[in-house]
Amino acid sequence: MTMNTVTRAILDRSSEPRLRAPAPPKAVLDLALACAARAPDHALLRPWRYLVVEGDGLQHLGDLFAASASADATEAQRDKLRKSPLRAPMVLVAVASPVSHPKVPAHEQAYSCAAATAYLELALQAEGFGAMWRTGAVAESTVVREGLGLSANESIVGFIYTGTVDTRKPAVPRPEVAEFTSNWPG
Ligand SMILES: Cc1cc2nc3c(=O)[nH]c(=O)nc-3n(C[C@H](O)[C@H](O)[C@H](O)COP(=O)(O)O)c2cc1C
Repeated sequence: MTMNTVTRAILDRSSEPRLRAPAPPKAVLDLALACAARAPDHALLRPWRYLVVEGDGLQHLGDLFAASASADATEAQRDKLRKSPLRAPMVLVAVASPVSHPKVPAHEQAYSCAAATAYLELALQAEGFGAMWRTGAVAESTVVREGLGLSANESIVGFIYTGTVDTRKPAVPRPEVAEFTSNWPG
C-alpha cells in the first residue's frame, strides 16, 4: 500500500531525549504551532496556549523546577531539577486553558490541548527536529504553575523539549494493531 506523507511521518516519528542546539527556527516553530491549532476542538473554544522558553528562560524554568522540590529534597535532587530544562535548547509549555461552556466540560478541552500538542510534536519531528513530551511532578506543581503565570483553571499538559537530535534513541517497540483493537459487539 502506498502511504500518504502524513501517515508516513506518523509511523516514522520517535521521541528523542538527547537534543542540542539549534532549536527549531521561528518559521518551523510557527508552522508546528499552526499544526497544533488544527486539533479537533469541540465548539471551537481554542482551549490551549503555548509558552516558548529558550535562552535565559531555560535557567528561569530550571529555578522554578528546583523551587518546586519538596522541603526534604536534597541539594542533588534540586540541582537535577534545576538542570532539567537545559536538556534542550527550547521547551514549549503546553497549557490547557479551559473556559466555562454548557456543552464542553474542562476535561474535553484538555483532550483538545493534548491533541494539539501531539500535532505540534509530530510537526516538529516531520520537519526534522527532535522532540520529547515530558511531565512529572513539576507539571502538577503550584510553584511551577504560578511561576509560569497560569491561572487557577489552567493546567500544564506537557513540556515539549525540542531541538536538533544529538544521538537517536533506540526505536521503541510498537504494539500490533490487533493487540489494542477488537470488534464490538464481538
Ligand atoms: C502526557 C505525557 C507525559 C509524558 N511524560 C514523560 C516524562 O515525564 N518523562 C519521560 O521520560 N517520558 C514521558 N512521556 C513519554 C515520552 O514523551 C515518549 O512518548 C515515550 O518515551 C515513548 O517514545 P515514543 O514517543 O518514541 O513512542 C510522556 C508522554 C505523554 C503523552
